Amino acid sequence: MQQILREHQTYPPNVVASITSWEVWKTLKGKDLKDQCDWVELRVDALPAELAPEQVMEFRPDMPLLVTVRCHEEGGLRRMPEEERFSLLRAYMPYATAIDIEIKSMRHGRELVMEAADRGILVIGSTHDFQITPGVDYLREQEKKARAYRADIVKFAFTPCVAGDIQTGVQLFKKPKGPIAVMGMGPMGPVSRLLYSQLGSCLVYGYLGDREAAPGQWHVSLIKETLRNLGPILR
Ligand SMILES: O=C1C[C@@](O)(C(=O)O)C[C@@H](O)[C@@H]1O
Repeated sequence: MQQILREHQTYPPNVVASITSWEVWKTLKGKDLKDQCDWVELRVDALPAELAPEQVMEFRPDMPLLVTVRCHEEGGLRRMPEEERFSLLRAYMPYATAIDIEIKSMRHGRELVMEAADRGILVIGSTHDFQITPGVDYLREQEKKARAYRADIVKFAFTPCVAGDIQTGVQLFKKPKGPIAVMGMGPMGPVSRLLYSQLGSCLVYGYLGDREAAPGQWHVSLIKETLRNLGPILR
């Protein structure tokens, strides 16, 4: 299929399998999951707190690894002080291809971001809203802020409440300043993830196992297969 793409747009996106279950993670040891996904995201906030990174990494699949310690206000499963989240991210850095840090934490975490960049680790600056779709101007401001703090990829997750909210995400593809990942959550999550993938989102998140990491995710196998049968579209 012809790839009609603009700068910073790619097709197909990398399919990211979010893992929020220690039980599922333990089944992945050394597995090659390439026919299902391109990256695995380990949600460290979802793991039992007593586990050390070396223990966890014993089960690591043979895939690029995104490490996330999500803050509670943006969907994290454990409440912890920011310093603890940063030190966990730091402890997992030797294993990471990429790390995710909330845009609102990037100023405080700027040293961490620099450290990641020095190690050649990609930085995803992210923002999540589980209730609404913020306005496009606000989301663009967030992108600007994330880029100023050196995010390589800016990720927007929000909840479309009416069909028109999907258009807010579409607008983000107008001249982004670098790669973006855009996804809806909730009942319009699945359809939005397909559309934004076709518009050039560089990542699309889904789940492995039997538990969604966010409302509106697809199972990674299903989205990978579906995207194989589709192609890029113009905004
Ligand atoms: O931030 C994201 C995206 C996500 O919230 C989603 O909507 O698929 C799932 C999370 O695991 C991940 O950290």
